Amino acid sequence: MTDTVSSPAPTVAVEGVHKRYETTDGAGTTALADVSFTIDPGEFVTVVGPSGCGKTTLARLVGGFESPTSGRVLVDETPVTSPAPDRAMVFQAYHLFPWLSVQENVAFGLVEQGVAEDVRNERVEAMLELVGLSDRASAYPAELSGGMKQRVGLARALAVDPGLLLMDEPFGSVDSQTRRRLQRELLDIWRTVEKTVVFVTHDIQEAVLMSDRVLVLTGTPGRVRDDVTVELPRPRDRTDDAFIGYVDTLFDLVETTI
Ligand SMILES: Nc1ncnc2c1ncn2[C@@H]1O[C@H](COP(=O)(O)OP(=O)(O)OP(=O)(O)O)[C@@H](O)[C@H]1O
Repeated sequence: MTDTVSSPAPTVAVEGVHKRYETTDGAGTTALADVSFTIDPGEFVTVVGPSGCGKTTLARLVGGFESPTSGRVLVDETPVTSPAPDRAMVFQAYHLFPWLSVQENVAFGLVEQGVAEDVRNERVEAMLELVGLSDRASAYPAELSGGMKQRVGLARALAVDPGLLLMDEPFGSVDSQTRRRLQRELLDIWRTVEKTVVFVTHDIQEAVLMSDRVLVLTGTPGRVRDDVTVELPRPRDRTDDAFIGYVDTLFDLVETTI
């Protein structure tokens, strides 16, 4: 049995990545073409772009759930070849284990890593407190609201203390009130625990609210159309003229990439 392993926030480098999927009709799809960018340790980078431009593919490549057809992805200068505990992914569709309670879901990665039970329990408790679900520890996913399920997914990802957090439309399945609350909570958590974040969203306002930088991908195949640094102090005000200016600029960029 071991203690938990804390991973420092890493650098990410995506170098000349092409990704081609074979399809059943034999035609194949090029999801990404010549994609290159770097992310500094602790940076919050959001990927936006039209539907099908390869946002999910890009997050999965950085996570090691897919391999590039050519080019490479480096995390702290080491090529990514498979998933690893220092990179955790949070999905839109929760992906919770329905037969496990909230605390068992959050503990899952720690059990896999062979973390000692007392350390594990302490960590799970801390994560549930962080996402405001201490009172639902013994509930099962079916008994939770969408927002609560999403917070369990976030707690599970954070429990293993990954340096890199990959979030694919994490708030896409919840109502707009809950979405706003989760956005605030994620920013609070990100300020508390230093992580490099790759965040995929369709929501331009969300991208401006959350990110240090926004990568805009073009339509299929996805290429990096622009890399916009959001130079606004946090917490950000959606009604602020400068905020609205960023939203308008990004809208125009996404619209002209379709
Ligand atoms: N496993 C797969 N096999 C074949 N083609 C795939 C596969 N996964 C994705 N694709 C194709 O790759 C392209 C990019 O898909 P991806 O899901 O990465 O885009 P996206 O930008 O995340 O889309 P959306 O915004 O609609 O979620 C699409 O044309 C999609 O059909």
